Amino acid sequence: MIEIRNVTKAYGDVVALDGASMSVDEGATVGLVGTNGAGKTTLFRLLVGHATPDDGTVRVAGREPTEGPALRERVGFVPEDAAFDPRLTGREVLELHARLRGVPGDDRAERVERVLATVGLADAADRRVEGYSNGMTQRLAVGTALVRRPAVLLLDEPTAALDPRGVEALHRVVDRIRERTSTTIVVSSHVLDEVDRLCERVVVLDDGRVQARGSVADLATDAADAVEVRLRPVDGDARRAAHDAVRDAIADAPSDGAVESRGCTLVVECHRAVAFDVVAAARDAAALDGFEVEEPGLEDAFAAAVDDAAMVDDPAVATTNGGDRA
Ligand SMILES: Nc1ncnc2c1ncn2[C@@H]1O[C@H](COP(=O)(O)OP(=O)(O)OP(=O)(O)O)[C@@H](O)[C@H]1O
Repeated sequence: MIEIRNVTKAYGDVVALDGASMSVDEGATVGLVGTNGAGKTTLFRLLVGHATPDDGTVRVAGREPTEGPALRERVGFVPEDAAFDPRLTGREVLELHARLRGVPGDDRAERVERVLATVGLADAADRRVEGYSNGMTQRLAVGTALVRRPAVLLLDEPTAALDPRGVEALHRVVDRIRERTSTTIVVSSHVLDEVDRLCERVVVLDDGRVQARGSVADLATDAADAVEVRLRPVDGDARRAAHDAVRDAIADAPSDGAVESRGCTLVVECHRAVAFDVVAAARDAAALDGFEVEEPGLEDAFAAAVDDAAMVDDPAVATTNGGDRA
């Protein structure tokens, strides 16, 4: 449904996308995760035909960004900060969008009614938008995208401005869309917990490049296996001795590890299976004031994915950087 190959996009000197590639199967719900400036919005602008790539190819539901309006017939884009004429009711907003999108008059009322139910606004349909909460406005925005029955729905940071109740209500809307339609959904977010709640798969974008992809469960499993060991050698000599010993201890570990000095502390990122060996090696080699072992959560898994460009096999979300499809 979505095929992006080796795409670059720059704004003057700023490279927003730098050889990104990914593909998404029909009906999948995929999280697009990235720090500020990672390139998420730029990617969405290409997917909805508001911009064209400088290089590489983008195909969405069989269309390309150069086809602008024809592409937008198939793609619904919900921006982070949608706003509507406050004097209209929710129903009037949806009817207007249905008319603008060419939904035939006979179908319009029923289509709008269904969408109101899907976005949880049936009871508020005849209230003016000026009285809507942020969460209701956001759900109405999703509704405006749904009236045209898009093949692909793009949600750009859909809960960024919402309180916890608004977040949960929006999440239920996404659940209903998944249950009732075969729409392919891409949700951009800073928050891995949200991606975990909504999506079975995730693409991690950083510096305009796809750094990791796979199931949220795989990323979480990676996180569960990773620990951070903090060693406090008694002095500089001890720190150097411990550093060398620890480096040797993690050299044969089942996954990559790293040793870093932070002030007087040695910080070791490693697989949990070698945490004991790391501490033992450091204590054999040097005097320590103490040590701690910490297990990172999902957010750290995301950060680790960005740092390490870790790749996880997943057939439904195939991504590469500047190379062939995985
Ligand atoms: N119109 C523009 N002109 C110049 N630079 C831009 C423009 N739009 C985006 N950029 C830059 O391109 C890079 C990617 O921006 P983009 O908005 O795609 O990232 P993002 O992941 O959506 O970030 P955020 O989460 O902050 O919205 C950033 O360095 C940004 O400053």
